[in-house]
Amino acid sequence: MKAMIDACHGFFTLPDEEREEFKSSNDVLEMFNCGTSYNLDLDKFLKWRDFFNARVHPEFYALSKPAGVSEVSLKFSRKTRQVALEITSAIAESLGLDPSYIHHAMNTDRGFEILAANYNPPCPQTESAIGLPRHTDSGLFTLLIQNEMNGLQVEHNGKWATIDVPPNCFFVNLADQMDILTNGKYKSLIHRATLNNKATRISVVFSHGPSADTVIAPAPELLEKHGQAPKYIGMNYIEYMKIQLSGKSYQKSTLDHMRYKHAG
Ligand SMILES: O=C(O)CCC(=O)C(=O)O
Ligand SMILES: [Fe+2]
Repeated sequence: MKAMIDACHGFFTLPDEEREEFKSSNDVLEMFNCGTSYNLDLDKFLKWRDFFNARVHPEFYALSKPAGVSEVSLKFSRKTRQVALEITSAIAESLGLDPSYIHHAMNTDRGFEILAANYNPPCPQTESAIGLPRHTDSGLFTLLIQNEMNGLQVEHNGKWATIDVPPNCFFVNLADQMDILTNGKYKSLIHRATLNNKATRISVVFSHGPSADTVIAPAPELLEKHGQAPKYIGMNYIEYMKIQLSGKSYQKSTLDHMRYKHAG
């Protein structure tokens, strides 16, 4: 984990013109991208953040600078994927389903996985800027690690709670597709990243998702078992990510677009 954070630090401290090489369009299927904003076209207030992201599964892409970043990203992504697959089985079991249920339903053998990193230098005006505004993640869940600086906050009972993520630990953040699949039982977490004025914060996130072509809808087995009506319409994962990136759901959850009107 430390090697991954160090590699990210190396990337973010490269000269601007070297990082520019990895800049690409804001398209879901780009192999990688980097920049200084959350939604390049839609940002309305001061964001104090550099980022990069790379698709690491089913095909593996990585930044090629600085030296070693690609190897570290590959090792980190492989190992983190194993953890994600085990968590996926455990969630299925916790719902009374076969441990392989979610793997099959979400085609995780071809799961769409992204490795991303956020870099927030110390900020002189922490009240008027943000690392990342309020959002939910789009996959099944996200695994997050960080350097020694806290900054992640989750919305709980209408208030922001700061999350302490100790070194060498993953914070597991449930995301939209798990909410849809479980018909709201495993709720997608609303979160944001705040800034500090003392030291640089680096977070690395691994988004574990269904395959790009999977249509995700509430699991029929769960609806039947609990006698529930589906709360969400079904949608193909790539379409979902496009809505998320398009900014239609800016500062809101893309999930709201998927909710049946009758559903609570
Ligand atoms: O930096 C953080 O703690 C949050 C990052 C995050 O939410 C994201 O990249 O989606
Ligand atoms: Fe997030």
